[in-house]
Amino acid sequence: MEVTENCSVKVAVHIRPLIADERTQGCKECVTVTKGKPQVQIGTHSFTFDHVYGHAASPSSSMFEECVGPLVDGLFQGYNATVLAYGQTGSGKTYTMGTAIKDGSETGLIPQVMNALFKKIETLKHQTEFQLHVSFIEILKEEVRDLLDSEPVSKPVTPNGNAAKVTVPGRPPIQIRESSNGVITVAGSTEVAVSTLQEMATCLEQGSINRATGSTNMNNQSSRSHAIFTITLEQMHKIQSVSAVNDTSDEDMGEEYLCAKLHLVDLAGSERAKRTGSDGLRLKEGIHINRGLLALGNVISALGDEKKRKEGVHVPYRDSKLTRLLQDSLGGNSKTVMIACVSPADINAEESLNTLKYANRARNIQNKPVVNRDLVSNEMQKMRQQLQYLQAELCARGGPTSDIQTLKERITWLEATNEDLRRELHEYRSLRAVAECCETGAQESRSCFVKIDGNKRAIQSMDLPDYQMDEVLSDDNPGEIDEVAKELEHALRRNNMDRELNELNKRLEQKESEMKLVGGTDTEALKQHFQKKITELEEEKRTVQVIRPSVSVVLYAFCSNA
Ligand SMILES: Nc1ncnc2c1ncn2[C@@H]1O[C@H](COP(=O)(O)OP(=O)(O)OP(=O)(O)O)[C@@H](O)[C@H]1O
Repeated sequence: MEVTENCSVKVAVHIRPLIADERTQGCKECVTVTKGKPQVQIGTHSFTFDHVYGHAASPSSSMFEECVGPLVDGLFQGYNATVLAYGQTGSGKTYTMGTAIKDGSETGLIPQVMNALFKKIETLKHQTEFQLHVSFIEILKEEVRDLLDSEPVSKPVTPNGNAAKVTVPGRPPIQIRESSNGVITVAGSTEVAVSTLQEMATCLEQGSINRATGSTNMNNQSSRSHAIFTITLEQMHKIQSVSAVNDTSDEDMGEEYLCAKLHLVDLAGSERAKRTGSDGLRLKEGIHINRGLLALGNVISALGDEKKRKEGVHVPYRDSKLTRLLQDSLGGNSKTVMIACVSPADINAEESLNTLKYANRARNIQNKPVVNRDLVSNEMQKMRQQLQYLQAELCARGGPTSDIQTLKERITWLEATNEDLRRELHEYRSLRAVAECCETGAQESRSCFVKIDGNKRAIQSMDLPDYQMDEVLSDDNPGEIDEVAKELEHALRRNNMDRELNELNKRLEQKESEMKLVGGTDTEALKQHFQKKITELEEEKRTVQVIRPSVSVVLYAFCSNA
């Protein structure tokens, strides 16, 4: 599985404008942005993030393209992703995410995600088969609820005006499960198969209507739950090998199955009972919301603090349903973008500072996103990579290998020619030795033969230092000179053969070391070695060709004299 290079959690800050209520209260702006830089100041504090939007920073409209678009592209490559909106109540999380979609509004991130997703599917549908599912859940008072449950449910309106969904009796509660390979799944929630943008938008709208909201002093439509809208993209596409020769795809290499999830999370905002004016049910909700956010803060703290991370400190994912569900998104198999929403009003300065501190820490979280293939596709991918590697290796070796082959053939031919010439030369030399000995034997035989053992004579020296031999002759019969010459010739031939045998042995050893060289991978060294060898052989051949005429002349002279 491929692991991406830079996988820290990206953090963007979204600063909303002062809202009517804040203006009425005469609030002043307390958040400033460094021009041209993703830097935010509040009081004496200054923070740098990956992106800053709204207020005097980049326009909010760039947020999708810069922060979320790449995650949508990543989905098609098989990477899980999470977009997480965080901040105090009324800071603009729902507005930013677009979870409260109405009348097809496209200002929020989720509607833009849906548009981008279907646009991309449209361009790829001819080569890839897609399947899309959505689920929409909320965590309300530490309970996971299904916002896409199609069962008819009554929506009781509480005395506080809270429209919350109730769990249908008999239906098993939704559970968070961790599979053997550490993947977090939600069991029992509705997974709606969608094939059009409209169907997906309907799911978002339906779920948003079902989500628990209520009015507080700080937000007249405050989300009372953490909501997670999940898009699951499954794709099956044909893999074709690419020809190394002309870069065209040719061979069908099977299918690849990828499955990736995009979690779009709109958290409930942190709140202070004193400021929200909550009591009763709303107060209880607020306590639960804060508890979940506190657990989230602790997870971010454990993962984002380098010292704690190095110490291998325990990450308290299990302290709340929210952190359990976001386990993969924070420190796990996901590309994650956190959007810290802040109000610029001085009345919210303390909460905004807390949000920025948390967001700043979240930037240190390292995730480990991987391409989510099924086992067979994974195995296929490994084999494809191996094949590509071998093809590249073959291409890279193509030039030198053919060179070496040509060189080897040339060497074999040169060796054979050389061998013939050598043999010819030896024959000439032997004949010349015989001729010389015959002449010397007839005229000054004593200088050539030395008495060794009474009646035996041995050749002590000849004009050919290469050939040492002991040959026996009878001294009593000088008329046997022809016989002696024949024996001498025979002896010389035998000696030649010994010498050639030695030569062959030497050559065999040389071949063995050449074989070792061929077995190695240093083709350049091999090429140099063979070229040197060719030069040597050609030199030897030249020498032999130079000697041959002079030997012929001697032999011819001898034959003529005889
Ligand atoms: N960028 C923005 N531009 C204009 N108005 C905004 C912006 N962001 C938020 N608002 C307005 O601010 C108010 C609060 O926003 P929103 O409901 O999105 O906050 P929230 O963080 O989701 O709150 P809660 O946590 O209570 O649900 C809304 O009236 C919304 O229209």
